[in-house]
Amino acid sequence: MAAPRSWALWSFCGRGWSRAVSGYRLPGLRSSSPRGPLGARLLSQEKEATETHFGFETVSEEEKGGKVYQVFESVAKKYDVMNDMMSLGIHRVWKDLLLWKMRPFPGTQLLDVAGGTGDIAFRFLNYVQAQHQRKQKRQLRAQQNLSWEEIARKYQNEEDSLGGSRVMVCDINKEMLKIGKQKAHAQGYKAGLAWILGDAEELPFDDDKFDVYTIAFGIRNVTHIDQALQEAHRVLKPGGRFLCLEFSQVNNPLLSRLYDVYSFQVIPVLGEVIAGDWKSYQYLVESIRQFPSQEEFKEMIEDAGFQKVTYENLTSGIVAIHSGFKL
Ligand SMILES: COc1cc(O)cc(C/C=C(\C)CC/C=C(\C)CC/C=C(\C)CC/C=C(\C)CC/C=C(\C)CC/C=C(\C)CC/C=C(\C)CC/C=C(\C)CC/C=C(\C)CCC=C(C)C)c1O
Ligand SMILES: C[S@@+](CC[C@H](N)C(=O)[O-])C[C@H]1O[C@@H](n2cnc3c(N)ncnc32)[C@H](O)[C@@H]1O
Repeated sequence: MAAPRSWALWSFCGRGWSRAVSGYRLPGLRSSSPRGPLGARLLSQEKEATETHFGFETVSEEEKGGKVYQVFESVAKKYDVMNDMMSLGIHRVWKDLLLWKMRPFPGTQLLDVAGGTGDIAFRFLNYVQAQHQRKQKRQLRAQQNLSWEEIARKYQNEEDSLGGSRVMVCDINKEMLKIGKQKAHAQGYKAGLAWILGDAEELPFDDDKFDVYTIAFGIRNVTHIDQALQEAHRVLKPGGRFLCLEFSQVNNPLLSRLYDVYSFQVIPVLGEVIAGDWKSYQYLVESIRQFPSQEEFKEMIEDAGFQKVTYENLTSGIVAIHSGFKL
């Protein structure tokens, strides 16, 4: 069950100002018109709460979405090559680990929000296909009397090769989706894959639809993170799982210093040299610093109604995977 509105407001107040500027909507304040000293204070909080950050810049909540859109519109064509260059391929390992944590089975219905160019979706399809093939092989071994034609038919049916699993990639940015679709076409992904333009804060799906919701390197860019988490909770089936892969706080002081130098001195330079885009990569490193810590984000996931919330640090906390269940 998602937290009731008044409770959401209460938990917001308890978190203090650093959170107030980080893009929280105040539903309880918006609809009322408070009067008196308390009302004046609430109104001033409401005014301030409409400000948020875009990297280290303070912008209005209305502006942020457009600025984030421009960033990903600008980087879309070079997105994949930049990730390999910046991380020397380490982002691939993090994404593989997300899949291993998910352990999908044939039949799993996945929603990958902020799915961009399809990295999580393609890994999911590979994983369930391999799982299903192993299962089929076991079944075929048990049914020794099948003809070769029957065996070939079982392997050739593309839809069947996923055992009914499907992944829906949802992203707000047309350009990122366009690159994703081109990659899917070039690499032969077709069955069990759909692309939809949509906002994490207002998902275009009915309640209780998916077994798993993933968001990889996406939630940091969303204006109202609490709203996106509530939407994740809404579209998951009871028993469904939320998994988020995101940059987090480095827990090793020496690595943290190196990482800071690398982030601020190297990444924007790589952005300029490879993608001709310093600003988008400056936004990337600044937005990483603005994102809540592992523990703070865990609390936010719990506030959205998820249970059994845990996280795992990868590469000393450069990134973390948060997990929660809708029970
Ligand atoms: C606009 O928004 C976005 C755009 C995007 O393209 C992507 C995203 C979302 C992000 C991803 C999907 C993941 C992308 C990955 C990263 C942002 C990088 C994450 C960083 C790492 C895995 C490495 C972390 C680095 C350290 C822990 C510090 C260690 C660094 C060094 C030893 C090198 C430091 C060297 C200097 C400061 C001297 C200057 C060096 C040069 C000019 C040469 C440039 C060097 C390299 C390219 C090599 C960098 C080395 C590594 C990656 C090795 C890392 C080693 C370890 C993990 C210990 C998005 O939102
Ligand atoms: C860094 S990319 C991550 C792409 C992919 N998940 C990956 O791991 O490579 C961030 C993505 O979040 C998307 N995004 C930003 N704000 C969004 C929102 N409100 N709703 C849905 N997608 C959003 C961007 O368009 C972009 O494709």
